[in-house]
Amino acid sequence: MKLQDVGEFGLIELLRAKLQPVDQSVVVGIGDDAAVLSYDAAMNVLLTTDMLVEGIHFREDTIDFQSLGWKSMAASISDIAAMGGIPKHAVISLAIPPSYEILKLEQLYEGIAEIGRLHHTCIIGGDITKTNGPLVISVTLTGQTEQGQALLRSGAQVGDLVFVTNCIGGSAAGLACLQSDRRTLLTPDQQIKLLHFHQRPQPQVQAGRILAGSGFCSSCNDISDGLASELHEIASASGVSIRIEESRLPIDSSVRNFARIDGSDPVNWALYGGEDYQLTGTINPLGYASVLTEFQLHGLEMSIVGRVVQGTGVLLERLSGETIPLAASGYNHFTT
Ligand SMILES: Nc1ncnc2c1ncn2[C@@H]1O[C@H](COP(=O)(O)OP(=O)(O)O)[C@@H](O)[C@H]1O
Ligand SMILES: Cc1ncc(C[n+]2csc(CCOP(=O)(O)OP(=O)(O)O)c2C)c(N)n1
Ligand SMILES: [Mg+2]
Ligand SMILES: [Mg+2]
Ligand SMILES: [Mg+2]
Repeated sequence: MKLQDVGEFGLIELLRAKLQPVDQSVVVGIGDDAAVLSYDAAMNVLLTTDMLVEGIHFREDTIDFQSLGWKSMAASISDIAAMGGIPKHAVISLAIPPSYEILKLEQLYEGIAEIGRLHHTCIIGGDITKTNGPLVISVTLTGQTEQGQALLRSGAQVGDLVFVTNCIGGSAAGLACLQSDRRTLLTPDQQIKLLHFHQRPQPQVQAGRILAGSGFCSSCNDISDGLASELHEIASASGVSIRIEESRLPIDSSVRNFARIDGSDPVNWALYGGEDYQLTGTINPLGYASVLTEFQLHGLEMSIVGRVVQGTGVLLERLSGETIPLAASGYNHFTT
């Protein structure tokens, strides 16, 4: 079956069939001119949008379509997590080359539904257009957080600790692994672990909720462009300087192992790779122990990688003890 046979409305029905029923917060979902939603008056509404473009964010040889659906939603859920929010309602727009196989789009929606189910996020509409260019996926997502509790980039204070959740550098390592002949030197389990980092990122909603609820998290950002770039955003929004230590960067042993095989620097992946969708930010030292305990109760990890100091910019203390300015580089659409 081709797109020409089912047409735009037939495709919408095929994709809709992959989604689960919505919850009672959706008064009107897919099928009218706009969705009608019901929000809690005690909460602030969050709104975020991100686009994924074939050739830029993915290629058919770097990701399968179900994982692509997962990752497209994960990127937006991660933005809500970085604000300390709960993801709620998504609209998904697709620009599709007319030759695209319907099966791939259905698999895309299976991945969207899979992560949506995990985070109780309802898909309530979208848009479809034909394009002469590559496949484009746009996800717009709402979320909610208690009034006044959203985590911002701008609150870091001198003396705060700088945290990173779980591990970083895995997505870049996974992409390098996919593109390297040397991946056969890894065990199948190690390969799967690295591919998972790249293809199935886990947005840190629970971590964001714990941080927002603690009252001690002074700033937060999700890691889409790389730790260096995200820390520069926090430093500049907060009017402070951040100092981190290379020895404290949480890098998984599978990432270090593949870096050795590949002749790459795992620290570069961690600092500049991006797409880890972990959280980084700052926390008042008084709240650190209690937040760490709550993280551990939920099977989450948090590393302290540095401190907020007076000044501007971001500094890196290398393993040698030398301290250097950390470049603001990372993934940048027009310079990468
Ligand atoms: N085309 C645009 N028009 C208006 N605002 C934009 C546009 N593109 C990005 N932004 C805004 O700029 C900020 C930084 O964007 P981005 O780096 O994509 O954030 P993130 O890494 O969290 O996805 C966000 O607040 C985003 O909403
Ligand atoms: C084929 C391929 N090449 C390169 C990358 C790496 N990559 C593409 S976009 C990107 C950064 C994240 O995307 P962006 O649109 O900047 O997300 P945002 O910061 O808006 O959340 C990275 C690391 C990839 N995922 N796939
Ligand atoms: Mg964005
Ligand atoms: Mg973000
Ligand atoms: Mg970006």
